[in-house]
Amino acid sequence: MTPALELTDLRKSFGPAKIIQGVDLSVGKGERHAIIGPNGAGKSTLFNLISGRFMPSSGEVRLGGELISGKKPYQINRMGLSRSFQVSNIFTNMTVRENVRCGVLYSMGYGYSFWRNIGNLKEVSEKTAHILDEVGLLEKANLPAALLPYADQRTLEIAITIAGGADVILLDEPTAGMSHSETDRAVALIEKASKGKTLLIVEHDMGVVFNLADRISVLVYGEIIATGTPEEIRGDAKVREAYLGEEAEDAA
Ligand SMILES: Nc1ncnc2c1ncn2[C@@H]1O[C@H](COP(=O)(O)OP(=O)(O)OP(=O)(O)O)[C@@H](O)[C@H]1O
Repeated sequence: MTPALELTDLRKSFGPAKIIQGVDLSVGKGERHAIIGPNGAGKSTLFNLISGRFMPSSGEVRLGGELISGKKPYQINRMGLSRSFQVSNIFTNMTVRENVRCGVLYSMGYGYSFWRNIGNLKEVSEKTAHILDEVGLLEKANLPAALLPYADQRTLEIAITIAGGADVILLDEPTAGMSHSETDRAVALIEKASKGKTLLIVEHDMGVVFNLADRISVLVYGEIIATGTPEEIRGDAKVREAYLGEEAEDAA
């Protein structure tokens, strides 16, 4: 079967610094795959290469078999890959509902056409309400996004990513800065919202990673040193030596 996402000998250098050094990765349709690794390993750079923000120095990225490396982020988005925005990129002067509606409109091919009388489009309103309900933000739908507590802003960010309707979703540290209970809620939301979709997630919280992921890849100095199930990764001597150590014990 064609993988949902496939990286082949992907490389990225900034000047003389080789940051991504020949990454091969195949993520199956419907798989939840986590990328872990120490600070500075190149995880964000990898996401930037996949989502089109950075051009690879060499190598290929394929989405559902189609070559996407070299394309612009919006083109890649249109082809079915959505990446979570940073919190600072949500529209803070709009309401929570309007933020999600933007994602829904975009997925339906309207683009960001704010001048339309979009409130009247029944299908848009229904989809928006469904997503708000799914992520538990329906009661706060009419609040300006700026007034949401931090964890809710992160949740909104995930909701917008999902609202885009993409089949492949990249989440960059979705639980960063959250408390234990907020993290638990976020994991439940991600599990629910990513059903039937392919998920690639960068996350530092090993509890989240070992709970959520079907498979894990470990990135160290721009190279994947191991890929496997949570069990395989937990038991991998190379991984323990290079990175996990006691964190894996804690998450067990
Ligand atoms: N645009 C850039 N120009 C030069 N160097 C860069 C650029 N972007 C990233 N780097 C370097 O690439 C290396 C990897 O950074 P990256 O942010 O991808 O790591 P990371 O694994 O996501 O780290 P963290 O876990 O701390 O977020 C770092 O040494 C960083 O300084």
